[in-house]
Amino acid sequence: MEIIHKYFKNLTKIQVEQFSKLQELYQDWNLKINVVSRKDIDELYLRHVLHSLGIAKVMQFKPGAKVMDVGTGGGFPGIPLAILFPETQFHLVDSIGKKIKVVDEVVAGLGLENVKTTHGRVEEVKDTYDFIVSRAVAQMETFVRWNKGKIAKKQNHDLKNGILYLKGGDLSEELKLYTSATIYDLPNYFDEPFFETKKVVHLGMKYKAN
Ligand SMILES: C[S@@+](CC[C@H](N)C(=O)[O-])C[C@H]1O[C@@H](n2cnc3c(N)ncnc32)[C@H](O)[C@@H]1O
Repeated sequence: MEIIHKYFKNLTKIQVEQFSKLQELYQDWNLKINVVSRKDIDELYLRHVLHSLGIAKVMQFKPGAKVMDVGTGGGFPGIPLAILFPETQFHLVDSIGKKIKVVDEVVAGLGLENVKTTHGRVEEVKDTYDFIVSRAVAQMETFVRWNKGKIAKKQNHDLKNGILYLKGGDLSEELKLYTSATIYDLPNYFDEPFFETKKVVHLGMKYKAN
């Protein structure tokens, strides 16, 4: 938990309580339904919580903004972001029901009121969002295809509405079609070796009616 304080200094009492509770909630739920690997549970705050919050170093979501987390798994990056931005609406989607069950239990355990969840494939989601966040779900080309028609028309943030994707390694091949993508290196914000090759990719997407 100290690692969250190290990089996010102005947390409210409620946010501190919610972040602190994550360890216990994930430890308990992970015994029943495995959503986080054993090694990662011991380093939950570094590998999952702080990594998810890397998106917050690039983008401060505004109150009232709508954000979808595609392939949220056990709730990453959506749950840490929903704690940090309590006035932003988060929609967490995953095609595996037992993962959404864990997410629902964690959301209830934290008392988060700005999160809704859907058990289903993102291709079936009909709504529109200011931003779509994700980690470890699909190659960019597939991901862009899945999310066409899901970007809101009105721009309310400095960055263009679109995708904020946590990725790692060499992205030159994967992003070669996307010359407008911007890569933000997480070591510019976090000094732990875990972040050495990790990045947030922002890809603005055109509004397109479904
Ligand atoms: C490797 S896990 C990553 C989970 C989480 N984002 C994380 O980083 O911890 C990929 C997740 O994407 C989900 N997924 C894959 N394709 C999907 C789709 N088309 N719609 C919704 N969820 C999908 C899977 O069910 C799985 O839970």
